[in-house]
Amino acid sequence: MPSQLYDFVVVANRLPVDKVGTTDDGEPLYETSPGGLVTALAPVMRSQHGAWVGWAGAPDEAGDAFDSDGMHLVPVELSAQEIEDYYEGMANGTLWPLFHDVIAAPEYHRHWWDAYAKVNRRFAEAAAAQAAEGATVWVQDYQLLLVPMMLREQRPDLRIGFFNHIPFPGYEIFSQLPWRKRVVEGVLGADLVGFQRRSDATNFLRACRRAAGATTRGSHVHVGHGEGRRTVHAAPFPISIDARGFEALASDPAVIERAAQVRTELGDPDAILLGVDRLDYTKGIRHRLSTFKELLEDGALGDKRVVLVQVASPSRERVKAYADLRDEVELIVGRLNGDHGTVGWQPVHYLHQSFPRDEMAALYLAADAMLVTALRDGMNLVAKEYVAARHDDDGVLVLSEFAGAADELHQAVLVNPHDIDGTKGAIVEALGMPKAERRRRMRALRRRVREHDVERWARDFLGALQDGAHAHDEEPAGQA
Ligand SMILES: O=P(O)(O)OC[C@H]1O[C@H](O[C@H]2O[C@H](CO)[C@@H](O)[C@H](O)[C@H]2O)[C@H](O)[C@@H](O)[C@@H]1O
Ligand SMILES: O=c1ccn([C@@H]2O[C@H](COP(=O)(O)OP(=O)(O)O)[C@@H](O)[C@H]2O)c(=O)[nH]1
Repeated sequence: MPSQLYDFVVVANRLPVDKVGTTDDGEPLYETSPGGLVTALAPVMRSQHGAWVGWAGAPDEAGDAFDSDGMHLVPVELSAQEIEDYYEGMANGTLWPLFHDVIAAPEYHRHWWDAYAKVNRRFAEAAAAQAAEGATVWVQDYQLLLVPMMLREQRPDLRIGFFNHIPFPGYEIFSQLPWRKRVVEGVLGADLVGFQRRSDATNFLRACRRAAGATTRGSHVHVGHGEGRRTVHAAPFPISIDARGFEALASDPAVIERAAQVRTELGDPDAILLGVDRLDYTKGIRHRLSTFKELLEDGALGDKRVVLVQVASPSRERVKAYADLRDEVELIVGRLNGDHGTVGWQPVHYLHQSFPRDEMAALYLAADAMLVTALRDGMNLVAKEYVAARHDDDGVLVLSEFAGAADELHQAVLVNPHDIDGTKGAIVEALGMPKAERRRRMRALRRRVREHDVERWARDFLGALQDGAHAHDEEPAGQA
């Protein structure tokens, strides 16, 4: 039994830090974990003084709870085999591609599912052990779809929220999942289920009717019978960033100076295009490179010297689709630079690395246009960070309509990344956009991100959870 119980507990697959080794003195060495979930939740957790239950990113790391950067962190142990079957297998070989519209083929393996259910139970037990009577527990993302119901069975006193960071697919796709009923029932253990986009919530409500035979009315799902009858609310709560914090970071003179230095180091090009993604097939990196290659070959950029800086941070490297993607991307980059570079000049600067936040801010400030061309993406916080960083009201965001951010960032140049000609046109438009137009759009984008920051996201979600999951708005009763 832990010495202290918490009124607020977050449960996520990852802790905000990964254990990457030990110092010479035998002290554990931590690094910030990758991805937008951690970026978004860390500031929320610092302000809530709760406990964060998650995996420390390495095999067989049990360890005691510890405090880091104002957060109380509770590690959940995963064996090497569990990482293979639960994280790399069921989470990232089945659910991730399935929920991202089968961009890669999902695999269905019963032993992956068994490991997933077993690990979800461990997370539920760890969270239950931290939660005080009547506490709020906020479960995060597709790795833990069964945790809400497992928690409710153990601790009916808790108020349980679930937030899905990735898209929820249409039923025609979701219904492929052999365990679709158990997944829907698992999520329905929550009182409130949050999604990035309205369409995700609508798809989930349909899955509740079709896979679990539940009745829905507007955004409410009725579950259980008799005294066990409950109502679950499913609604959009688009996630965001610490916009003011990011703007302050980008306003730091050292960051501004670094942005200028980046430009010089790149050979003072006429324009810098920037892509920042985990190296993931959902992010449309191959499509982006093909588009840029055609622009160079067509001469559509005129005599402008344009470079593309592509940060592709390492991700899920032991999953085959990710290892294959790396090979493909690196082949394309090598060919492109080979065909179009000159001595001392490379059109693509490819960085297979993870950068700290200040370097990210400097890159955003240096980029004339930010290319977010995901084929499917829950939100894409990079798009919001670019906007928040541009205190100079300059720069153009080229944004895929398939990223959740497109529902909010209307003044971006929106593209369908599958449409290579359309995306080429959008990049040419971005690079030729008059300054007044760039300024008008960026100011509107910045206002949106500042007013809808991560604090508001958490406040809206947790407020709705406390209010008994009342509806934001009502839709007509749904039919299966
Ligand atoms: O933990 P990993 O397997 O290394 O992956 C990193 C995270 O990737 C995904 O991020 C999502 O959440 C973001 C914030 O809501 C959102 O902007 C983005 O569109 C999503 O893809 C994943 O959902 C997280 O669970 C991972 O931690
Ligand atoms: O080298 C890098 C690459 C990315 N990021 C951060 O990783 C997050 C990516 O979140 P996003 O929602 O765009 O995508 P995800 O990786 O979660 O799918 C953003 O906060 C980026 O600033 C970073 O800190 N360093």
